[in-house]
Amino acid sequence: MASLLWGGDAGAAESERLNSHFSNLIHPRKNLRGIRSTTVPNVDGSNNTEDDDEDDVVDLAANSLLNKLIRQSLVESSHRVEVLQKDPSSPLYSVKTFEELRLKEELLKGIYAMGFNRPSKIQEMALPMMLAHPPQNLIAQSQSGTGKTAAFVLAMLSRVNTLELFPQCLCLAPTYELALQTGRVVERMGKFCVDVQVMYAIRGNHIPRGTDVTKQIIIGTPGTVLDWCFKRKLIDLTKIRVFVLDEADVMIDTQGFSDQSIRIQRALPSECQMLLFSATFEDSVWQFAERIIPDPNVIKLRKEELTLNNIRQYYVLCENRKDKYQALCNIYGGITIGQAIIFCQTRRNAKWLTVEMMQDGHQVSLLSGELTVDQRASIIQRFRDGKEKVLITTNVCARGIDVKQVTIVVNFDLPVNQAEEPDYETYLHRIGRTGRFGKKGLAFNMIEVDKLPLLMKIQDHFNSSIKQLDPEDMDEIEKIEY
Ligand SMILES: Nc1ncnc2c1ncn2[C@@H]1O[C@H](COP(=O)(O)OP(=O)(O)OP(=O)(O)O)[C@@H](O)[C@H]1O
Repeated sequence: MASLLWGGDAGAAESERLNSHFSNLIHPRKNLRGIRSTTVPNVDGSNNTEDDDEDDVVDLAANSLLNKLIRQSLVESSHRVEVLQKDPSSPLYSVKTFEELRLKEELLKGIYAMGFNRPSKIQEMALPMMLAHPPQNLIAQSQSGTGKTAAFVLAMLSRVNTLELFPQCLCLAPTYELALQTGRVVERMGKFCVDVQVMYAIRGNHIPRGTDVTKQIIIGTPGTVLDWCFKRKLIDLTKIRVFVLDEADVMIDTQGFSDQSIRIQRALPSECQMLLFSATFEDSVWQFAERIIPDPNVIKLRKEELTLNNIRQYYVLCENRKDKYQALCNIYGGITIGQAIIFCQTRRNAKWLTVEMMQDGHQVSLLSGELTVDQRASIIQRFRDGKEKVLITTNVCARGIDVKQVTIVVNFDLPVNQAEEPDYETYLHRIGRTGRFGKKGLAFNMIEVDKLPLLMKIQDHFNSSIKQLDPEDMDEIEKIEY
């Protein structure tokens, strides 16, 4: 019964296919910083990376890129945009249509060709400020997917003087891949602005010294931009009209980038428009923003709060990993399931569980930090398309990735921090839904007896009840409906 619900009676051939699919997914991740991936032999003969016993590190830049790759539409918010004006006495404009912005015809055409009908919530307030004369500086914070990139790309495209063939707009991004994503938006939105060109100041883009850079928009990472400006003299910063610092929260997370960005900013002319964007706004981001953006207007759009209100939570007491797996099978056998995400704390556990389930003929996929961002995006896409019913993952998937159709979340391991205390925030991110969009959901926690106090702490922390479930009591399990 369990295998039926989990994705069908996979025969030997199917099992082989899945196993080979699985082994294709396990290889050292490339392109991403911060992760060691030396292969070491395992006691059971399989290969694990050195990191297998460690928690998967959440890489902000990789997560941000992943979000961009899998995003399907604008993220809505029910909150009002908060605005803090540099000059509170000046009138505050907001626009409900793109026409009101009096954009160049070809730019408007580009926006409509992208399928945008009207400005997003943050764009309503940000665009009039960004396009004002004289130019105004802006610090804007809103969660990923709310339209910040589209807004500053529009500002850059509208300020380019196509008769002048030198860099006029400079955008700093934290990684090569994120710079390329922004460049794609410039290319799409500027499709009809035939005289505007974009160039990437990123590692590996070798431009001979003395080359005359004629492109008007430069997008790059701080280190390479610094090199192009000061060492190689390819960009004259005194001619820059718009300076954009994108993903400030990711930027300050990378060593050296804050200082490099500030060095670049200090060489810009005083009349240059300076814009900074961030998805989150901790004190450290704010301090950096204030150092780098003089006299800013500030726009903030609060994030929808996650809540556990719509989620029924259960726990199952288990003795060990095998026991947890058996309990999981019983639960799956007993209830009708849409799609499920199973969280493990370490890669080793996630791999083990994936292999167990595959050997039992279940159709599952594994998402963990050793995969490249492209691979992760394609796994999430397959899961969204319903090609797999179960996604097994580590903390890499806990945040930011919104898979709406998931009805069941299983904590195969409880999230804990390095002090072995409950990681409340991660628990909330794994299980919670936004109150406004949240459908009902079910969450199961597989708990080894010695971890029970941690679960009780979680229960107290959120002041929500987590009921015990007997995995042998099929009647009780079958009564769980959602
Ligand atoms: N006014 C709009 N109408 C419809 N879609 C929009 C609009 N503005 C942006 N989008 C689309 O919404 C998605 C999110 O926009 P955008 O990338 O600009 O958000 P963001 O806040 O910069 O997020 P991130 O930093 O993660 O890229 C994109 O697919 C973009 O094409």
